[in-house]
Amino acid sequence: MIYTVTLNPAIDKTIFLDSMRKGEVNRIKKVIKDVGGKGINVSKVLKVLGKESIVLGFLGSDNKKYFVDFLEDANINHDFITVDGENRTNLKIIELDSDIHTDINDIGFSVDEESVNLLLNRISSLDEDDVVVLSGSIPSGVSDDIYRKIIETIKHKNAKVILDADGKALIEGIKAKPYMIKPNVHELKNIVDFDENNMDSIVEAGKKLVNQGIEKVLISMGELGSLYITKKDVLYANPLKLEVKSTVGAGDSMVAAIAYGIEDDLFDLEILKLASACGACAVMTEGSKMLNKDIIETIKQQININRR
Ligand SMILES: Nc1ncnc2c1ncn2[C@@H]1O[C@H](COP(=O)(O)OP(=O)(O)O)[C@@H](O)[C@H]1O
Ligand SMILES: O=P(O)(O)OC[C@H]1O[C@](O)(COP(=O)(O)O)[C@@H](O)[C@@H]1O
Repeated sequence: MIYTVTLNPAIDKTIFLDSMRKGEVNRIKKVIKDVGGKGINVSKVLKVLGKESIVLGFLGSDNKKYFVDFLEDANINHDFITVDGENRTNLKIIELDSDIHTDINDIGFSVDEESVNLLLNRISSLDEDDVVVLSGSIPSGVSDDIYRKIIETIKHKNAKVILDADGKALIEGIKAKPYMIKPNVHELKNIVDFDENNMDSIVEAGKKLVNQGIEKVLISMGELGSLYITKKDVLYANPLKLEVKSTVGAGDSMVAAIAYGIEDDLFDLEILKLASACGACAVMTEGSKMLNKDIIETIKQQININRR
């Protein structure tokens, strides 16, 4: 089974305006709202790909129904620990005149120690060979090394953990050597030093992490495509020229494809192709709405992978 863990779910509120004028009243032209948060997005894409998963994590009690109704309508399994407070709303601002996209992510609720222990217990009961996706920010009250603790708890069970985090959560998390990580270039900067304008330097950064014991590193580089680095191979997925509707959820969609590929024992090249197609499909989709499987299949045929 694939488990996704979302410690800090979010409603993604995408607002469209002509341009953002600081210090003035701005009028919104259009708003869309989606159920989001990194792990939840991964489970949404897995559903589209035809794979079952179970969403774990914390869910704030105040607006819990909005999330539960969405997940149940979409037939996505969930088993959250309910905590006091409200699930956050993250603002995604799209300025139509300049096509600038800005994300403002809220802090979210605070979690008590008892709830953290309940979650750790829930995760420690996972079965051998499960695939576990740990992704997104850590709410207040939860220590920065939570991902490290979770990985240490389940690693001996042969569970394969994919970690997609930023800042201290990533720095701490990689100490437990997850099976795979999916940093973007900005996130990678937190853990290795490299020249982001030089592809060879980015490859070397990925290799350094593989040499430290992380088996696979997928580095997403936005409009520049992505690099998949393992002990045996360095693969580069060329980007496609796309109409960018929203980059929200592009990384999560790649992570979903990776989890799918790991569970189905796909070759790395196939995983990277599917991940790139899912990332591209997310970019062509408004907000973090459900993707379309036929579009993913069509895009997959256009993805070009080179060995480096
Ligand atoms: N502007 C873009 N044009 C084409 N493809 C894109 C663009 N932005 C993202 N992608 C695709 O989505 C993938 C993930 O995007 P990225 O922004 O790197 O991830 P994250 O959401 O984690 O920051 C990229 O590797 C690429 O395949
Ligand atoms: O937990 P964080 O790091 O604040 O990120 C949460 C945000 O990330 C998203 O999951 C999108 O992530 P990606 O664009 O990296 O795929 C949004 O749905 C959500 O608002």
